[in-house]
Amino acid sequence: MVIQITDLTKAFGKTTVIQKTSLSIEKGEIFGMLGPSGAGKTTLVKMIAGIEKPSSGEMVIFDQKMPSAEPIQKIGYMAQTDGLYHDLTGEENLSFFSAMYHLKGKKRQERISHVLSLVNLTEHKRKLVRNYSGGMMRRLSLAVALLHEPDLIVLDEPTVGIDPVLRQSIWEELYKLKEMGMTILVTTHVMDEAEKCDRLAMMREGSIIAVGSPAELKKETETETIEQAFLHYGGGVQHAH
Ligand SMILES: Nc1ncnc2c1ncn2[C@@H]1O[C@H](COP(=O)(O)OP(=O)(O)OP(=O)(O)O)[C@@H](O)[C@H]1O
Repeated sequence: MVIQITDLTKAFGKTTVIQKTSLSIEKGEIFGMLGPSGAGKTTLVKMIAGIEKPSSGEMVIFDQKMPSAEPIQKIGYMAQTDGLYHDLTGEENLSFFSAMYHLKGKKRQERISHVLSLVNLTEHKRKLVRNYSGGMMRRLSLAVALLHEPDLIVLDEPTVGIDPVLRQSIWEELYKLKEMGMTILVTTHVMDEAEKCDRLAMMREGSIIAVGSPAELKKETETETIEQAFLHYGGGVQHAH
């Protein structure tokens, strides 16, 4: 098991945004967190990525009880808003973040070339990021999250605001990473993306209301689409933009 969460809660002041939540995620899964805006997806994945501290409950990642420094080094996190430097080139951004991960010399060069090719940005590496398209910026953010060879990658709405063709290319990257043995946790409120996950947690108002493969969730609710299944469980709906 890569992630094991038991009775986790999160409150900001008096408002509880994650109700007692338990969840297990296995190695090599593409696990999706689906839910309407404000359901708590970002808060939950931020706790897993070690960015937000739980209010109560237990979290074990790579067999280590959190908080702990060791599992954090095995996690790559891609936030909703990118942390890229727009006045630097793609390659310079990767160099900057490599230094943060303490990657040096030949290893640094190798990792930068590898992640650039993984996200198909090699031929654009010398362009300033401010001249990148939205999709290229998302792909560069993904490359940054992959630099230090994480075993778990946490992606918060990696394809938001991206056209269907580029969305498809990001999903192809994710499948490649899964093949390489990586565990992938991804948030989305786009139904057709949810279909692409091995398993899904449907979230609503700070709670997980159902967990299963897309096929299981549809079978259980006797529905034909994830959107209908979500409605069946009492979730809200948002359409792809
Ligand atoms: N730092 C914070 N302080 C106070 N409330 C917060 C904070 N961060 C998030 N919240 C609240 O927690 C709830 C869940 O927010 P969260 O961002 O986790 O939802 P989400 O499902 O990721 O939504 P979206 O799809 O819009 O990203 C919201 O009501 C939000 O206002």
